[in-house]
Amino acid sequence: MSLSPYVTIIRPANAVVSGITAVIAYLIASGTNPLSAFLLFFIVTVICGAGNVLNDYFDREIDKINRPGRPIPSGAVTPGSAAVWAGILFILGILASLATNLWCLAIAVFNSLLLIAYAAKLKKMPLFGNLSVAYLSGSVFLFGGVLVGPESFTVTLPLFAITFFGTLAREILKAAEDIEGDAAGGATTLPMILGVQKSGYLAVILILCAVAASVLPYSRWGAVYLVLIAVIDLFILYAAAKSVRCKTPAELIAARSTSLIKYGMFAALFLFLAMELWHGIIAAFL
Ligand SMILES: CC(C)=CCC/C(C)=C/CC/C(C)=C/CC/C(C)=C/COC[C@H](O)COP(=O)(O)O
Ligand SMILES: CC(C)=CCC/C(C)=C/CC/C(C)=C/CC/C(C)=C/COP(=O)(O)OP(=O)(O)O
Ligand SMILES: [Mg+2]
Repeated sequence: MSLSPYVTIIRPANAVVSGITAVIAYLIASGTNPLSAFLLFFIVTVICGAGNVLNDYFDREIDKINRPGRPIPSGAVTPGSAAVWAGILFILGILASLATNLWCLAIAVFNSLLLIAYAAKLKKMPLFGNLSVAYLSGSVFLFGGVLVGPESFTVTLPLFAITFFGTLAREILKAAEDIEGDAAGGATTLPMILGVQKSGYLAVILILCAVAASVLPYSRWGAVYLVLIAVIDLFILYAAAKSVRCKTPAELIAARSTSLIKYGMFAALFLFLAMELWHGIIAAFL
């Protein structure tokens, strides 16, 4: 038995970035305990991984068309073992959350239930699926913040808003790319109702909301942040704007809007970390 498809099915890069994001949120909320930071990293990586595995389990028919190389459609992992693997990961994540606080435990349980509902039902409903993934991605900032305390977590609220709107825009574009396979799998997604081009316009509007929210951390990090985030905002806007010229899923895939937006999101995440470390260094010298 080869283990590697069981790692691939977790989408390790995506799960580890989620875990690192929780640690960034913890630092921004002024968390200082390395053990708590590691616990956050572990819980978010494992629960995100569980969501990814369960997603592939429920998408096994759709992915024969949309993502034939994934571990289940390629035959590397059986659907039954994927379901068991997802269950083990969810249980591990929730058990580890018992060592945090009640707020974190509540978010971990709620998010796990939402990930199950998303994979089983919400993904096939227009907008609800996209809203769920947008909330889940943003909630990583709330999760890291609330471990420090309910009063410190308000600092991470602007980051929740930026991530929510940015992810919602990208998820709508991803659904527009996947129209063919999703329709074959019986889903009704928002881009099937709106069409590819209108989905592109909606994504641009949502990115503008993310851009507006991205100004909020100026009060914490100052002018250097504002200049650097403006460059990233322009790049993400450019990436989203490329989608409004596309009329078919194939044209949208060729435009690479969703990949470019993802690079921009990672750059924003890196900037948040860099600004917080810089903020910490300045505070230590004053
Ligand atoms: C306008 C502006 C500055 C937007 C930036 C928005 C932002 C900071 C987004 C951060 C998104 C993020 C990395 C959230 C952490 C949780 C996470 C990794 C969620 C799931 O991964 C998303 C990933 O893009 C999925 O990729 P794919 O498998 O290709 O769909
Ligand atoms: C804060 C805590 C405890 C957990 C957060 C868990 C996280 C980070 C969730 C982020 C969103 C995420 C990665 C959800 C997993 C489900 C998933 C893979 C959604 C996207 O799947 P599809 O819509 O099928 O798209 P694909 O085409 O990529 O499969
Ligand atoms: Mg899927």
